[in-house]
Amino acid sequence: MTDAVAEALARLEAHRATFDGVHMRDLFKADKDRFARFSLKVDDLLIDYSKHRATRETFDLLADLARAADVEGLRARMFAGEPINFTEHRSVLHVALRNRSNRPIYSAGKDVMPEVNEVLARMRAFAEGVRSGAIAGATGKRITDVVNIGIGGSDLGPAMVTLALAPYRGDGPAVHYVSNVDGAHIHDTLATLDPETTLFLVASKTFTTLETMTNAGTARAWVVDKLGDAAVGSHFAALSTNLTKIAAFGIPEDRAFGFWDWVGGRYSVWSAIGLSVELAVGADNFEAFLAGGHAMDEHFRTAPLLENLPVIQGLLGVWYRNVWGFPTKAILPYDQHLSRFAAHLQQLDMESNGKRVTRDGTPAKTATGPVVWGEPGTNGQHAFYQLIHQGTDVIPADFLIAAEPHQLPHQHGYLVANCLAQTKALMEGRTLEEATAQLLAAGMAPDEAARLAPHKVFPGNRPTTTIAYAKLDPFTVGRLLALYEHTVFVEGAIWGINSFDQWGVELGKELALSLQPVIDGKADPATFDSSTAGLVAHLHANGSVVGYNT
Ligand SMILES: O=P(O)(O)OC[C@H]1O[C@H](O)[C@H](O)[C@@H](O)[C@@H]1O
Repeated sequence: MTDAVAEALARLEAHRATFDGVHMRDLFKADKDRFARFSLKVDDLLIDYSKHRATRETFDLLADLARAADVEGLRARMFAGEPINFTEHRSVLHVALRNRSNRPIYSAGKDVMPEVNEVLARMRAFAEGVRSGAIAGATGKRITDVVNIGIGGSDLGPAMVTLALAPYRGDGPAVHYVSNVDGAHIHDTLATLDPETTLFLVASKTFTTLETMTNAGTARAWVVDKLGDAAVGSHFAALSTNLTKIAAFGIPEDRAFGFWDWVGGRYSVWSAIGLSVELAVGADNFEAFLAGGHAMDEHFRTAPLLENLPVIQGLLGVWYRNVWGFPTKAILPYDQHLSRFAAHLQQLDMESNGKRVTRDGTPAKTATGPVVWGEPGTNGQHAFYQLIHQGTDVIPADFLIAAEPHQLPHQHGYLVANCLAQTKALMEGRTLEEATAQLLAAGMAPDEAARLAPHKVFPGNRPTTTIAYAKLDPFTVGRLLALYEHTVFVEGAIWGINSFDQWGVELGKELALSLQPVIDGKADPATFDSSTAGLVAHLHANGSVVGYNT
């Protein structure tokens, strides 16, 4: 951490003391224009960040922190294609994938846009061909189902976006997602499908990931068993940076859709990895999704710090994580089509900012990425909101809501009312006096009211951001996703970490490889710790398959 960042953080620490005894209720009472002052609108996208423990001075100090950390400098370096993912010597250019302006973007001195556009054009032709029936299965039947086989970024992003855009499917194929190496996942998916009408997308940046290659092998055997070897070419396509391995799998070149090492897995839905989305909703909708991402990129690239949606969001993230010490952050979309949004953001945020050393390799002196979690409202209200309202931890939360639904508009008012009621309640809370007065007004005896009232107290003062948009259309899904990507970028820049590698994931892969011979009964479990050895023995004794993997 540079001295300038440490000083800016120290000023924020000191500033926090000015909130002692100050409740958000007081902030609202003191300033009737608080909403106008602390909300930002870009077209129909509104971010209300008035329900925070923050004043104008807070934001000024946070902007100083952003300047001290040179967030704008790192942002410029990202857009310029510099290798800011320096542990892997890579540019970070998911913004190029959605660069609908086509302004040249360079990586290692080469404009990447011609290649990006070439793959996009091939994706369009393929997706539209499958959707129209012009590209059919080996027996000439129309493709009715697409199975995307991938994991991590090759699954979560496209699965989230396909669900978000479900109302845009039209007569496109049904798209399924298989990720887990647990055979149950592909087994249960295949059980509902007919090989003659099924297209598999093998989605893997590296084309080496154990889960994906295992499931792809199972799918291949299923197709070959029913339709013969020659059918593989008509029932598979591959999405990867590793074109050599695609060829070795037997997938023809015209069904290989490439991307580049400057696309991180968790940012890859904008690349060929998004082909399942494009098959589901058509090329125009997929490109509108890209355009939404691009619109947010342009906003992020050009808006001043305190008028910049991802910057505001990122600064609030740092404020709560570092200065208040809140360990988690909830994502609560009041939008059923965003059911998988939190799951995707979990990878985006936790894989990007779950880092313990800074860019110079020394241990981080501040906390870094929070735990990110969430479920759609109103479901969560009947599950975990109890803890958000009355638990001992404060959990800053983002609420997302559309003005206009796609379906059954008569139910939408309830959704909106619940969303707004929750953020209001979290902000205001309920005092002991209010709780007591309510109970007395309901006719309760004073001693009983006094006994019960403490349980009905809500501290309030719990921070929320509300993100409201006109409708969850492809453009908006693109804007929302890019908003969060850049928020994570801003936080990582302030923490001085590399948000673009993921060495932590490697450990699990290495350990699983070293354990495989033991699980397969080919090596002695005694060389492992007693817990691992004991568990292996128990599973073997209870029917775990020995010697299956040869
Ligand atoms: O796309 P693949 O190469 O198969 O990788 C799939 C996933 O693998 C690992 O878990 C990485 O940490 C993820 O970032 C990546 O998305």
